[in-house]
Amino acid sequence: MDYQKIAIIGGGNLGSAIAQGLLKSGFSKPGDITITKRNTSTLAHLAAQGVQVHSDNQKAIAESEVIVVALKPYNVKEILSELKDAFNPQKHILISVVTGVLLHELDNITVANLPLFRAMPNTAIAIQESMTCICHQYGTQEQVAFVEKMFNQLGVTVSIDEKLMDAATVLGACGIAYALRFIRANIQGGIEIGFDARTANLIAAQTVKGAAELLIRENRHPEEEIDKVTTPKGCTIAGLNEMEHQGFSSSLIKGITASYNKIVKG
Ligand SMILES: NC(=O)C1=CN([C@@H]2O[C@H](COP(=O)(O)OP(=O)(O)OC[C@H]3O[C@@H](n4cnc5c(N)ncnc54)[C@H](O)[C@@H]3O)[C@@H](O)[C@H]2O)C=CC1
Ligand SMILES: O=C(O)[C@@H]1CCC=N1
Repeated sequence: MDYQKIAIIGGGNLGSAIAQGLLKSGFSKPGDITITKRNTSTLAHLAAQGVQVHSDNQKAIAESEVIVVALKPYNVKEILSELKDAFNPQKHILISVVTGVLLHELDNITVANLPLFRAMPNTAIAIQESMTCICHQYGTQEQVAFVEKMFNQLGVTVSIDEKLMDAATVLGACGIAYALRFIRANIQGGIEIGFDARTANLIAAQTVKGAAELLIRENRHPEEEIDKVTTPKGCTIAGLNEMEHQGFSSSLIKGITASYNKIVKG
């Protein structure tokens, strides 16, 4: 089966980031990607690269094999129900990146036996650095391999049970925002102790990147690396302990559970 042509239904933040990642990685040629949006003016940069940009979802699905649904959770059911007849289970695979909409719900609003995937990437997909969690229903081995290959071009993937998809949304997708807020706080502190904003930004971002790479490349636990930095009676432990007295880890854990509860309880 040929999975060359990719339609992205919903060209917002995530949809357009996926298109950019597919182009940057060389996984797709511009002419093989279609991206739809009601008002296409924000997608001019993709159209300029040769991506097909328009508002006709029926046409986008008819001309593609892989359908990536990047719509908001509150209108995905209505929009997909209207497109139900456009799907062909022998031709299409559908990949939903929509938060909180279950495989069986997608099954109910599309056609029977349509291979269905849920993928939870993050916005770093635009630069091929996403963490993407994937689960599926009715996918053949070949289709699963294709979806993993596609997202592996765009970062790192892990297959999970669907019951962990909400947790994946919080840790992986919301996690980009948590990490950026952490970096922003470092920049604010860095300016207070003497750096200009641009230099503080570089130092804070590269330092977080280095810390993450120590865990990813060396497969280490964070505390093992923290021990190497904390000189007895030194400045690191003084700062870390003050952060903990102010509720640093606790506030992050509470924030993560608040995000999770927002998805599961509304
Ligand atoms: N932004 C993020 O970091 C992440 C978002 N998600 C999920 O991805 C989905 C999209 O999120 P965002 O891109 O942030 O939202 P967004 O609001 O930026 O994108 C949704 C897009 O769909 C378009 N749209 C609405 N009706 C349409 C129609 N009938 N046909 C075609 N396009 C239509 C809207 O104009 C909008 O541009 C959501 O379900 C979100 O939960 C998942 C992981 C990360
Ligand atoms: O904030 C949200 O609801 C979406 C889901 C994950 C990232 N953005």
